[in-house]
Amino acid sequence: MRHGSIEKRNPDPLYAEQVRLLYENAPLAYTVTLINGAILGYIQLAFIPIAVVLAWYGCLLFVTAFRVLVTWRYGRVKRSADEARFWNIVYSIGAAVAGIVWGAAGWVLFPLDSIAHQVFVAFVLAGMAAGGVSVLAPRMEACLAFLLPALLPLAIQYLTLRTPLQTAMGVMTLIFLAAMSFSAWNFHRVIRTSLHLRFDKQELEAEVTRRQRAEERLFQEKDRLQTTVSSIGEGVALIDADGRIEYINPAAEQLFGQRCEHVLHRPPNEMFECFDDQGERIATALEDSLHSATPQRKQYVLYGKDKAKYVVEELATPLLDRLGKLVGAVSVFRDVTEAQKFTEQLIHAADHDVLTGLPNRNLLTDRTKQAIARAHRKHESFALLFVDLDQFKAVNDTMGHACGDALLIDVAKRLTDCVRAEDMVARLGGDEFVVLLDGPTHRRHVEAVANKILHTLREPFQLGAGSATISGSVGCSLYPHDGRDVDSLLGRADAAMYRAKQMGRNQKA
Ligand SMILES: Nc1nc2c(ncn2[C@@H]2O[C@H](COP(=O)(O)OP(=O)(O)OP(=O)(O)O)[C@@H](O)[C@H]2O)c(=O)[nH]1
Repeated sequence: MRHGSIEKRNPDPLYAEQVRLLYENAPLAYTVTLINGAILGYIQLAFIPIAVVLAWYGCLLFVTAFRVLVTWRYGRVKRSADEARFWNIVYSIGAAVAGIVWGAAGWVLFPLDSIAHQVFVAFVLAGMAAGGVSVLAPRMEACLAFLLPALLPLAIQYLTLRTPLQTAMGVMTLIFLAAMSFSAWNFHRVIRTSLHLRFDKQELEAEVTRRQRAEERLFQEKDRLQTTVSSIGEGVALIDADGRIEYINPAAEQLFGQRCEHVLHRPPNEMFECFDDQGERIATALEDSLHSATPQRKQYVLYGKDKAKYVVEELATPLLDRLGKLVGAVSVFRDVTEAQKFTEQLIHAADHDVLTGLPNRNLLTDRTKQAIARAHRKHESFALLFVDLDQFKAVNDTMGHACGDALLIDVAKRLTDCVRAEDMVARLGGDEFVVLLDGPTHRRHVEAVANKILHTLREPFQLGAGSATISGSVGCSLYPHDGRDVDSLLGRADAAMYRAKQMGRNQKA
């Protein structure tokens, strides 16, 4: 039963509470003691000398005063449970001495020549014993310390008188003493049980309060977490140990174009179709993280409900419980479409001309190197055509820089239209362009392309309200005939272009 376990677990509070009850009942007991003692003494004056009565009552007063002092002190000091034993011993000593004084009444206030007064003494002592049981029952030692010395002398007194009535009275006093002791024990057990119940209740209430507070804290934390997760810009998704979605936050709803309630308990790959750079369908990092029980980071493409293409970066972490068991995984998704575009733009800008969008010298150099390597490997050729506009400055000067820009953009388009997809048109700067004719190339073919270029450049350019007509000079170089590296090939093409200019422009060399 719980009571025993509580006493074993935490005995001192129970003991201290029993002692506290003793002291709590004490003022009433002292008052009754003094009143009953006074009445007894007064009644017995008829047969007992006043000096004896006063001496007895004086003893009673003295003992009671001592007990009042102890009780007062007990009420004043700050008691710890450890000190309960001391206060119990002091109280029990007081009860024992009081019992002795009351027991003495069974001898010194017991008139041999008045049966009625003898019975009165017995009546008062029985009353005091019964009252003592109710007051002292919280501690049995205090109870017996009072009962035994209070009643035994009276019983002995009766038994020594040897008349049938007095012998019967003596025997009955002993029986009364035994009955009182038994009642005291029962009463003591009732008090202990009720104290146990009270402690149980307090402990349960404290436990309930503790749990309520813990629950409250958990709710608050959950609310805070929920609010945080709901309000952050990154998408958050949670899957359980079976790989089924438990939660996605509003940002993830927006990213995937799915409402949380529609994706609940479904595997992520059913909901979000992720593709790698090659357009192959791949698993989310969330699923990989659950399967590998390790954090995973991935970047992939997915298509929203609006069919728009998103580039998503996902960081997934497996979730373990307190025992280290895998219970799911959580992912944070970031829409990096814009960042990706920006990066691509940066990369593009590093290799391309801002005005025309054509590859710049960097990219031309790279592609030419690749062409050299391939042609070298396959014993093939390729060509570079250096194109410079003739008198382009005049367009700027007469029509304005903006028209010059527009013309350059148009030139870029026309040059691109002159060549195959595998060829490359690059702008080196100003009005200088280079065409890389990739793949096996014969001089005949180069000349044909050069003529095509000269022809297309001579077509009038529509620039805003007006138009302009210009021409170009083209210099060609062939790998490996004119050089085996980028610089020599470009240098030869440039020199050839310069020769064409010197020959009167609008021609190839
Ligand atoms: N509109 C415009 N003009 C440019 C740009 N870059 C260079 N230019 C101009 O292009 C002209 C290039 O002139 P040049 O190639 O030196 O000479 P040209 O007038 O073409 O004469 P030749 O080459 O000798 O036939 C210069 O006036 C530059 O200021 C540009 O991005 N936009």
